[in-house]
Amino acid sequence: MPAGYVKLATGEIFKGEVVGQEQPAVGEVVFNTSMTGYQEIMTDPSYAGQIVTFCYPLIGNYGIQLDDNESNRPQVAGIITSELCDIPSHYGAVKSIDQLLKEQGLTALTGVDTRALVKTIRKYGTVQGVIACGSPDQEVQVASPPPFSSSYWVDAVSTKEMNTYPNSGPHIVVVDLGMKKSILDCLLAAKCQVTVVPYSTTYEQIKALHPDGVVYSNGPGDPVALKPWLEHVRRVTTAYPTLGICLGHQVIALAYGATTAKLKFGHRGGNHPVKELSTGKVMITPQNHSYVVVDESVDPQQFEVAYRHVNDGTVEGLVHKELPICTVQFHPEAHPGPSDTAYIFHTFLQHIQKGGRSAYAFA
Ligand SMILES: NC(=O)CC[C@H](N)C(=O)O
Repeated sequence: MPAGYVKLATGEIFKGEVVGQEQPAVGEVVFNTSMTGYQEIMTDPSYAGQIVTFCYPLIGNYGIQLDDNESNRPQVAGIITSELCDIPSHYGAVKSIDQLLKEQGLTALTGVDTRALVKTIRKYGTVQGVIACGSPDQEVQVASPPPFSSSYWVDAVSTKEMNTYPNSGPHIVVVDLGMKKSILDCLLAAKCQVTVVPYSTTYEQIKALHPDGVVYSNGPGDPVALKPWLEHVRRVTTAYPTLGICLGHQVIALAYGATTAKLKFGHRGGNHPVKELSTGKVMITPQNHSYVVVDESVDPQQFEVAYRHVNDGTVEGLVHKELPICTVQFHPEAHPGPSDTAYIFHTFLQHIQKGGRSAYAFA
């Protein structure tokens, strides 16, 4: 394996060996603390434009599985590991992570002191970085990716056409901002008929589909990138019972006048504790986000903060006081991570089936 390194925009260099393709990779360097689920993480479109550092020291030991993709290809800009297993041992493994990297033209850096790298990110905050082969003294020329505040990222991962999934239950339109396949799986498992639409679908186009409810999905980048569509988000959520997940939650908050801010190093992992304020219950949730809805910007006349992160108190979900809108910053669809909050889907659907208008049915 050729020697390589990752160089952060703040100047720190961490050495390792390059695996996969040997072209430089550029992206925002983030870290994920999950102990399993590397395949789901790599294929989650929310990670577009990001280089993921895995905190768990051994990655790849159960290989790549047939059914664990969250989209049709890896979406990360690159990965960084302490150790990368190239001979997986699992009955369901169809290939090694090494093969996947090569097939998909992805760059990874392994043999890295990931503890030191993660401590650096925690200290200075998330920054851009470059993975490259050779010595860090040689200059590498790589084009800077578009900023996360541009709609480039959602545009790159959202479906280009409408897709329908017939079923016997209520009709749910999912606005695909970078949808994880598990969101679709959860809705289909609950017997919903699902129509997945591009992020740029207008209110009128959604209305023409006669949905019983609407889901705004997870996705990459900064939610402000979707500013041109907020008017449609506002009209859709005023008209239909709505569930917003992660980027979907942030975009709905923006559509109602709240603001978002970037966390120093985000929440990415499989064990983030979240308190449901109506019951005092704490659930362990999978998370993967940089941005949060700013507490003080939430209009208390319209929304109630329904969930909070136990570690840092940040907003983890909103319930509208009159309209049937519920939003969550965490991932009820799990994959990877615990499914403690899978009930969010059931509550949403029960609410639709009851035909209720009051948001308090969600709480
Ligand atoms: N998983 C997501 O939907 C992430 C939302 C957004 N891109 C963020 O980083 O905060």
